[in-house]
Amino acid sequence: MTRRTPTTDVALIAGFAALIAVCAILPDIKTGIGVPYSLQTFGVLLAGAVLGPVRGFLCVLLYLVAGLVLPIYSGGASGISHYSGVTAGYLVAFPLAAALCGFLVYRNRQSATQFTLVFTCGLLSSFVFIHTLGPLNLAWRADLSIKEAFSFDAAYFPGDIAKNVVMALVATAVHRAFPDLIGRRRSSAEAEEIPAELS
Ligand SMILES: O=C(O)CCCC[C@@H]1SC[C@@H]2NC(=O)N[C@@H]21
Repeated sequence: MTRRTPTTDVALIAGFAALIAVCAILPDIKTGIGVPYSLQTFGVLLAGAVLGPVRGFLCVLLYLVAGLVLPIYSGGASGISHYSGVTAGYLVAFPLAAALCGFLVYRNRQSATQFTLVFTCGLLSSFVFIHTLGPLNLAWRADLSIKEAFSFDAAYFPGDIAKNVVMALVATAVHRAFPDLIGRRRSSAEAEEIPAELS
């Protein structure tokens, strides 16, 4: 049995914020308009799905705040000036998407080991926040029409869906291995596999 303490919460929040930073600074693919293909959405939605709405939101907020001084935005960028750029809408959307994803997964905690549930929660959160605020800001900053910005943003759908598949695979594996993280009761099959006192 793993007991939840403020220390474990802080460690998880910091650990996942670091994971998002790694996803951001791994070589990204530049595009003409300045919004790169990046792995950040994987880390952001994973933080929400694994940590839940509050810790997920705080984790992504910590990442964004750390990026004001550390080069951990996409492509190794940093600083407040990044928020007047073409990717600012995506950054602002990240903590909201993590919170929504976490809210939906934690609300259905007994099914948190099911791929379809976590995948759907991730995709929904991504489309509600990331693929709305992202292109809206893009239209503003790159002087595009709303229609142009949304069609430009659609180029990221295949990659983001693929990252969401991996996110759901990882999150369900984590919830299977650590049911206490989300406060999930073990199914009878799981309980037979691993006696609770050994887990
Ligand atoms: O400047 C940043 O650090 C944010 C980059 C945001 C990139 C967005 S996230 C959604 C979409 N999918 C991608 O792979 N890239 C864009």
